[in-house]
Amino acid sequence: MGSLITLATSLNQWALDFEGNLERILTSIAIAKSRGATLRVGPELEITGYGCLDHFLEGDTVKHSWEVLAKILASEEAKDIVCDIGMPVVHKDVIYNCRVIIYNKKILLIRPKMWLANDGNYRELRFFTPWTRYRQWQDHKLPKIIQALTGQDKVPFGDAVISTQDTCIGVEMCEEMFTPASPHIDMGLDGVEIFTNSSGSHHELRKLHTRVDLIKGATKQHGGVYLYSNQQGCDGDRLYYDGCAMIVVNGEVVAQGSQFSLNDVEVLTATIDIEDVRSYRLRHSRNMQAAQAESYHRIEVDSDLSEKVPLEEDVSRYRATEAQQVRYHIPEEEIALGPACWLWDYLRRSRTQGYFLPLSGGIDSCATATIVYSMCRLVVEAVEGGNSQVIADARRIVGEPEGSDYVPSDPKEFCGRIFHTCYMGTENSSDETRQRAKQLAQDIGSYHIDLNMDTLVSAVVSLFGFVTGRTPQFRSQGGSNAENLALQNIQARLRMVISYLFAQLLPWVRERAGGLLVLGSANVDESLRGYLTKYDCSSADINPIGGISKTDLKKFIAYARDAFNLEILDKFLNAVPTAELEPITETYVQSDEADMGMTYDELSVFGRLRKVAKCGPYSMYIRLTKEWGAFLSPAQIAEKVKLFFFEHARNRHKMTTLTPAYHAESYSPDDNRFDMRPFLYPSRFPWQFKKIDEEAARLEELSRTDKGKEQ
Ligand SMILES: Nc1ncnc2c1ncn2[C@@H]1O[C@H](COP(=O)(O)OP(=O)(O)OC[C@H]2O[C@@H]([n+]3cccc(C(=O)O)c3)[C@H](O)[C@@H]2O)[C@@H](O)[C@H]1O
Ligand SMILES: Nc1ncnc2c1ncn2[C@@H]1O[C@H](COP(=O)(O)OP(=O)(O)OP(=O)(O)O)[C@@H](O)[C@H]1O
Ligand SMILES: NC(=O)CC[C@H](N)C(=O)O
Repeated sequence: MGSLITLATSLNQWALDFEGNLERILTSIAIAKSRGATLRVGPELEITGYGCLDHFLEGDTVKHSWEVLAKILASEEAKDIVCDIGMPVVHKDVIYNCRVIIYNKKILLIRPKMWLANDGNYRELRFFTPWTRYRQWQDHKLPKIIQALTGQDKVPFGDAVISTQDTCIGVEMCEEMFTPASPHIDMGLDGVEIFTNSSGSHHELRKLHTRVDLIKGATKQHGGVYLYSNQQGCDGDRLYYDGCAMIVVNGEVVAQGSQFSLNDVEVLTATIDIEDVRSYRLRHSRNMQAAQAESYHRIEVDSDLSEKVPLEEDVSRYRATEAQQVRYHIPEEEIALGPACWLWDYLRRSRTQGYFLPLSGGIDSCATATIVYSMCRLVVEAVEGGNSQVIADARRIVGEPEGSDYVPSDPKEFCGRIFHTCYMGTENSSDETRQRAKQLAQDIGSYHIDLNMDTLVSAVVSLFGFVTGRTPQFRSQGGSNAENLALQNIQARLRMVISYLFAQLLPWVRERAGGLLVLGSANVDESLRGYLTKYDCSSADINPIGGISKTDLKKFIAYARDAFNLEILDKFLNAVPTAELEPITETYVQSDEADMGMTYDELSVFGRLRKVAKCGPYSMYIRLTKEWGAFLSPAQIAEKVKLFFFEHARNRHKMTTLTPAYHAESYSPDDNRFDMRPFLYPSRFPWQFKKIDEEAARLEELSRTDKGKEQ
């Protein structure tokens, strides 16, 4: 038995970009061949892009997929290499999410996905039907364009495996690995030695550990080679698919791709000796189970995947790749890289000329600005690495003329071309926030504007007074709560209007064409609590930090201070978060946590219990009496839980218009895709809160009796 060179890829596909997707698939196959690989695995639904959503229900999407597959089958690149390609296929009028395994202008097998992803952001059951015929297959009649090319009329469609002259390959698709009874278990017992996994798996902070544990676990227990391939990049919505292709042998990682990158095509190769799998499997208990395993239909291919090692050649080329440690980014790095890559894809694919950010001198917009700066650093790094696509995109974005030799070589310089920040002060703004914003802009190189907008605010308030005959006052000047809020909200909302005006016209001011995208900076906790003005600067085009908690953002800023050498970030870390919308008096300075009636850390706890642990008010209360019981009384915990649910429910309507944000957190309240809830709640929850009060009273009583006994 010789060695086998095999390969998994990360491709930056884009939903419905058939042209670009084809180009990237062919490039990956060409690289595979140039490295001597005999098996190439690509990401889930790579021909269409994973995130087509309801477009999967359109006949065109399937038709164009066959057209692209025809190009791949006919290509020089796909000769003499087994390719595992992802696309939707309609079989007997039912749409399936499939892998199409091809070899030398023939389709060997179409394998439909059996266990579909339908949690959180995933809605596969909306577009696809799972193939539930375990170990069964049927004939699939091919479209005419494929018949003409392959000479095949029908091909096997279903749950079967591929048997080459020297080994056996089985397909597992993304979510199938996440299920307790994954197909690799039965396939492995039936002698499948190589498993391919094609994924469309998106980034969430700290999620990679779960994925890697599953990938390693798949072959740790009963041996095998696991080829994990994933999409990478923003393919058209809130998700960032975080690549990290992997090749694993007997539970050990032998190759790992990048998790975040600006490369459109990344290929990962490793040399494997299948004998290592066979010897690993020689264990009696495993083999007793294997001997009883039910058989899969095998599709025979008259070909070897491995090469015999020629005596006269340099044998090092055929030596099995050694195991290596898995590399994980710390969450702070994940924030620096994931949203930055997403912003880059969004910018180049939207064909706009840059970003505009209202920069307040507070931590949230500071984090957004730092992420844009991180994007500029990644662009320069990619350029230094010779990435010609990034160079071409950068030239187009900054508006360099045809034939220009401009190359971004300094993140600050590039930032100055594409990133615009604006401080919009009022009489309630402090010099500290204004200076912090200015200094940060200077240090990252953004094109910064510092303006005052009091005339605008007073013009609107005067108009209101003129029409109604009443002039609202701040609370500190004797105004009611309604007046106080309205006076804050008008400042916040005007900032949104100014932002869009400047975003549209700043390129014109700078004698360039096009417009800018407005960035928002509301974090996940503010959204959860509803601590934001509807249609203020939180209503932007996109928001890179909308799925990130305040606690993680602070850690990120501390990390970026050192990693990006931005000392100014220290000042942001030490500042008290404040909206600066109310007048500062001798006895009053507005502060977020005081305004909200809860801390950001508490909000993270509420958020996780509500979404991840699926707690309603009562069960959240019970959980927290155990977690916080040592330092808070049952009645205090009850008040906190009730206040959280009241504010969350009362403000839930704000989530319906929340700016699309990078998905990063398992407790995100994003109403559009991830966290589906009503937006008109009985926000005083009379039944639920009564149950909490009864339980709190019982616990208080219990604690009084216990204390009495002690005395
Ligand atoms: N059930 C419902 N369904 C649909 N829409 C509903 C609604 N209830 C109210 N609304 C609408 O929403 C409006 C109320 O929302 P909105 O205008 O935003 O106003 P509102 O939520 O009352 O006030 C803004 C909140 O954000 C806080 N704030 C202000 C400024 C800055 C910051 C910061 O982040 O630092 C925080 C402020 O303390 C306050 O809690 C109503 O006037 C109405 O138009
Ligand atoms: N003085 C200002 N100049 C420019 N933009 C501002 C200003 N004040 C607020 N904004 C914008 O409005 C957004 C929401 O304002 P808010 O006061 O709620 O801040 P925040 O969500 O706590 O964020 P930050 O920490 O950036 O202040 C800010 O993130 C910022 O983009
Ligand atoms: N496309 C899929 O099947 C992905 C589902 C899987 N649970 C993930 O998050 O990676």
